[in-house]
Amino acid sequence: MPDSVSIHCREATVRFDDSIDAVSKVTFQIQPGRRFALVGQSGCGKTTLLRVIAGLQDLTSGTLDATTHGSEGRSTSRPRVSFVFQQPALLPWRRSLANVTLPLELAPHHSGAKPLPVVRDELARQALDEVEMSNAANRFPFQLSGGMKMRVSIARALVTQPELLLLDEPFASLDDLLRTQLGDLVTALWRKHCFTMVLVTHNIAEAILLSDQIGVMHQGRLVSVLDNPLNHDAAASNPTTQIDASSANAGGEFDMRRTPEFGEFFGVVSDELRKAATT
Ligand SMILES: Nc1ncnc2c1ncn2[C@@H]1O[C@H](COP(=O)(O)OP(=O)(O)OP(=O)(O)O)[C@@H](O)[C@H]1O
Repeated sequence: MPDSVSIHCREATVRFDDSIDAVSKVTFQIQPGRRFALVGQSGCGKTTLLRVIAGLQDLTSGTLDATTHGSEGRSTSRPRVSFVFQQPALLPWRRSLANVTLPLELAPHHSGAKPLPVVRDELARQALDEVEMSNAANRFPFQLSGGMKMRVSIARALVTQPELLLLDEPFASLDDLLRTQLGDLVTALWRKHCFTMVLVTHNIAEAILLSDQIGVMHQGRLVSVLDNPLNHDAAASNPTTQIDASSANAGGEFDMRRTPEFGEFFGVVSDELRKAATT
């Protein structure tokens, strides 16, 4: 089983310019290998909290511990973290393969030593294969569609074998079909690699499909954490075992969105967001 990370956040506060509490006394836990989605209105502090989890933003007060759980026991050294952003941010002068090798050139590989160029290329090819982009390894970003660029960006995140994957509105600029396809891809990668995942999104359906728990934020506070009944304890198992699949198979293929459970939980999250905005 690959290593993964638990997060324990206690009373975390980030104050900017001595005035705004972008994150205010936030407390939550994420178990190893679980997926946590953060939803809430624009400006409520989601990205700031994600940056805290990534170790890119210091806390004004409170604590955040990331603990790696692996075959060699528990470790509190900083976990391997990868980010996927809304913009794929590929270097235009590099082909896909060279964009994916970039993190391996900049940081030591998890084994401790920086891999040789031939090893870097091989790891990047494997990552591109995992996102079904092997055929585009030699193309430049301008030769790729938006969805393809995002796949390369995901491959670049995967290549360092992250224990913690952070996604900030990754598919917000893509159309619905692409969103669905890439959401399914991220789910498949999570099942395979068992990394812990934190997703920031404005899209409730995406939060439900890609999480085990949903944290609702408002004005810097985490106002509630909802267990996702559709995905809870679903790690490495088929979602059809979690809920009644009969109503979701109309088109022949299982689609969680067609289940009554999905509609019901969508309503619960929407109500929670509405409640938060009016209190
Ligand atoms: N570096 C900064 N300096 C000062 N204020 C900041 C800084 N970064 C964020 N803020 C403020 O903190 C608050 C939370 O911002 P944040 O980007 O975390 O919200 P968000 O929920 O991710 O918003 P969106 O959904 O629009 O991306 C906002 O009021 C923002 O203006």
